[in-house]
Amino acid sequence: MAAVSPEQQLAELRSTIDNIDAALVHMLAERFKATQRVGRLKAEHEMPASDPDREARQIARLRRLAEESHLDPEFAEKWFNFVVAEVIHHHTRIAEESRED
Ligand SMILES: O=C(O)C(=O)C[C@]1(C(=O)O)C=C[C@@H](O)C=C1
Repeated sequence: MAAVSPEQQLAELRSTIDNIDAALVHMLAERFKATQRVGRLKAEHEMPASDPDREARQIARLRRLAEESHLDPEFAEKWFNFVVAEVIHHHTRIAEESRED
């Protein structure tokens, strides 16, 4: 049986990466749909855009999960902070728009 060529191995690995990247985009889209609803709820009830206690709890949880999954916990925390910064930006914009109405 002929050995699988490096090009074929690379193509197969890239096909797996393609599926994972697609799943990540879909999951992020769902997460942002949920956080947009949180943003509207917070704006309606004049709640602060950010919740540092919630973030700290979630970071501790995600770091634990990352360690269990052999993912660098620093990377997990950086990823979370990157996403949350964007969410807070959205929340702030929603609150500003609701005050203008
Ligand atoms: O849970 C909230 O209160 C949110 O607004 C969502 C979220 C998040 O994206 O996880 C974003 C901002 C807060 O500081 C905490 C968490």
